[in-house]
Amino acid sequence: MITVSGLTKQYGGRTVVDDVSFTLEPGTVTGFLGPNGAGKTTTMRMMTGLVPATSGSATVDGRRYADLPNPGAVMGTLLDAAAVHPGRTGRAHLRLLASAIGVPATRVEEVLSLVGLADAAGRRIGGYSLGMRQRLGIAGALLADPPVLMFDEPANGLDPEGIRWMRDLLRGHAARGGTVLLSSHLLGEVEHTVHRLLVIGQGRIVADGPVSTLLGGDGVAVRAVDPRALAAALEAAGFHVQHGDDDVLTVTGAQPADVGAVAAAGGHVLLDLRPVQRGLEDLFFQLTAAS
Ligand SMILES: Nc1ncnc2c1ncn2[C@@H]1O[C@H](COP(=O)(O)OP(=O)(O)OP(=O)(O)O)[C@@H](O)[C@H]1O
Repeated sequence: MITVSGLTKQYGGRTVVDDVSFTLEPGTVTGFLGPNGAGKTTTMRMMTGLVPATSGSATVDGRRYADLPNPGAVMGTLLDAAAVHPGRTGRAHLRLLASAIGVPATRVEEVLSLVGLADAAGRRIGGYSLGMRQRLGIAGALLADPPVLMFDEPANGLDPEGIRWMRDLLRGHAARGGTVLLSSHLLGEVEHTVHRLLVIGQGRIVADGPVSTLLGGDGVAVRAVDPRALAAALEAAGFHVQHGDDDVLTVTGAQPADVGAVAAAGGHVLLDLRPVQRGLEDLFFQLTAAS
């Protein structure tokens, strides 16, 4: 388990990460969300000891990352996909990494296939696209098949197919009992990948919870063949009904089953019935504006 406790970073008297605490559980993909400059990268760098914390701590199974005998075998990280030698081939880069963490060269070929770079493995990294560099970085993180994956903005440069591939990879890792933390400032990219959201704004955690809870709205949206008659029946049953565009009725404080029951009792024909979902963007701006 990853435990982050009171992590704080100051640069020249300015606090850019402010008392950040959370735990990461096995079997879960956690999305670390926040706008540019919110402190995601700095937090992740402190977790691996790349940046010293001003105060607070981060541990992996009770030990600091830097104190682990073979950190790469415990936590695979993607923190700076650009930090590779452009003159090396993808395969040479991964072989160097593999030997540093005690992984056999045969595993290099496995991860190259896994990330879809088998055909490009003999080419120099300098000629790779941004998305290919991301895939190479992900390959490096996967080399030792570590239980924990921590990826900073992994979707950068990936096309829609690449984003779907990464989603399957990370969900699959968690389904096998792995722990995943990925950061993003693009909410749509992670909405369907993560189980849990950790939202950061101006260095502080502003929300932490299951996606369904944080995005769950208040009420039900319903469309009916005769919206006026249904609205009257719902109001008679004590519900507050708002009339929206396209004859959509929003019933605050209700569950779909409540509205279904009123509709059935009155013989109203429904065209659509669903819980109101708060957009991730709405949630995000509301939370970070308040921080
Ligand atoms: N070495 C540094 N010296 C001074 N300030 C820094 C340094 N590194 C980061 N910062 C500042 O810390 C703040 C948080 O930066 P950080 O890169 O952690 O944000 P982020 O959430 O990862 O943003 P992005 O989505 O743009 O990657 C920013 O205001 C940044 O300017």
